[in-house]
Amino acid sequence: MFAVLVCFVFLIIWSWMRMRRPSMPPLFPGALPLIGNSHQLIGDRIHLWKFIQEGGKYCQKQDGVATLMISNYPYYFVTDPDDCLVVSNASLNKPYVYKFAEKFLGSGLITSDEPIWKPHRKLLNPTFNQQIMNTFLHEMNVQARSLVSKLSVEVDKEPFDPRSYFVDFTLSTVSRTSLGLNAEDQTIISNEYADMVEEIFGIYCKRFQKVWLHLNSFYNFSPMKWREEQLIKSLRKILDNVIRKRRVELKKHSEETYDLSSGKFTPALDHTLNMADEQNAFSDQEIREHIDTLIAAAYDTSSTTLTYAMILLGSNPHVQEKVLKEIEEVLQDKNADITKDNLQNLVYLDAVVKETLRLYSAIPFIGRKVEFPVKLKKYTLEPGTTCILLLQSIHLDPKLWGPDVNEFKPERWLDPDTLPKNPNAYVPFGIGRRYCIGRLYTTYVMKTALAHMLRRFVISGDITKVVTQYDVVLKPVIGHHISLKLRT
Ligand code: HEM
Repeated sequence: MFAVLVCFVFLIIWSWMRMRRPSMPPLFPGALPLIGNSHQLIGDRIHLWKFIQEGGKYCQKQDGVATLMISNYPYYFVTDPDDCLVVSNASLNKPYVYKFAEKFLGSGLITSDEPIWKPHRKLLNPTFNQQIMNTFLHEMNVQARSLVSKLSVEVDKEPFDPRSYFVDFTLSTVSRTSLGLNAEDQTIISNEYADMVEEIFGIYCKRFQKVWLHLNSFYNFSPMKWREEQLIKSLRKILDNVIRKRRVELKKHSEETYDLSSGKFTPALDHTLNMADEQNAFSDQEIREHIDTLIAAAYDTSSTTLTYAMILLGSNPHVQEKVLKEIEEVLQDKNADITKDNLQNLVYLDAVVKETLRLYSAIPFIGRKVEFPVKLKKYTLEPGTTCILLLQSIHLDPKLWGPDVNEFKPERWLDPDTLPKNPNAYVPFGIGRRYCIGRLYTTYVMKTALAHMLRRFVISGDITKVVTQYDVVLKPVIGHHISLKLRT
């Protein structure tokens, strides 16, 4: 008994000293021997987000780097933008927590390691270039018109939560442009698919918060694992059918040609299938994992950002009127489709989207696996650890953005003198070489949808009532967020 007690005391002292090594960045307050800060993660997803935000503020006070201990394992939190760039390019691989999603997303771009990621990213990059986006624009207009028509039932009603409308809109747009589903089939990737993806990400968040479940030996016997497998099975069934059907169709018809005026385009899935056939570039499983990744990464982030943008516009009538004035000047014809030139000329609308993403970054932080010593301005990160780059905290740093950092001010984007000089101060699409492949796609989708909605509706909302929670994507808690009136 005495020997056990001595061992325990020794373990506590060892753990206490390990957490306070002088070479380590400052430790988050509240860390306890053996468990570190793990206990502070427990709670709902609103709590988790508040905790991470507090972590970001603490980190900023400590010259941009701090340590959070999960048990005896260090997580470095980084908010210094230059240090974030160094880490993200020095450590291209993702930490073990991303591997929670490995069974679902596998070799998709988000979860894969460098040997697979590098050649696959190179192959997929052209699928998201400007020329391809221009061919999608006709379809984006079609889907945005359908969104406006669906939203019309909410006119003059009580405030409502618009997110499900935006989920439906982004899924339809992605189904058409990425999968090539026709109008009858586009509901295959429906809200049911989205609900399953949301549930599965919920499982990954819960697993992150309950640190004993980080170990496969505990997780594999939990009901969460059983549910994850059920969901993956159902999701696979949906996408395998889509891919099989598209393969057959592709064999029947030769590839569509790009044609801006008629709205003809080649969906991302066709590009991938063609590369698989012609260059043997992807296996069937890899194709599914890439498409699953693209859908999951696209719809949740874009629909959530649209939700925030609408609430922010509803809370700032002067901004809303200014955007509308710009839309009317640029488009002139009230019913015209939005063209690629229009998108370029809608600079204030662009500023609204940028400012929304600054204040509400859909992906508020990203992770990297530290595999060898990474030298930052003040510290060297130890290999065998995880680094969290707090993108949202960079956007809310008054040292970079000034005293009005928390205000929604699209005007700041119109004058370069009112923006931070550091190019890494604005990174909603990630930082370094693994930045978001869908950046241009989502900008096209969101600007097109907002322009259509603003032409038709007057929006009211109150951003001060919005509570946010971390669900891999930073989401507003379900509630009644905006109301609509028809524009006369
Ligand atoms: C508002 C919308 C979006 C935001 C805020 C966003 C944000 C991000 C961020 C921060 C990353 C970096 C992740 C990391 O380094 O761990 C990322 C990566 C990625 N995003 Fe997005 N994204 C958005 C929309 C989209 C869309 C529409 C697509 C697909 C069409 C997409 C596909 C991807 C993919 C595949 C990656 C992994 C890239 C790689 O590692 O090579 N995203 N995104």
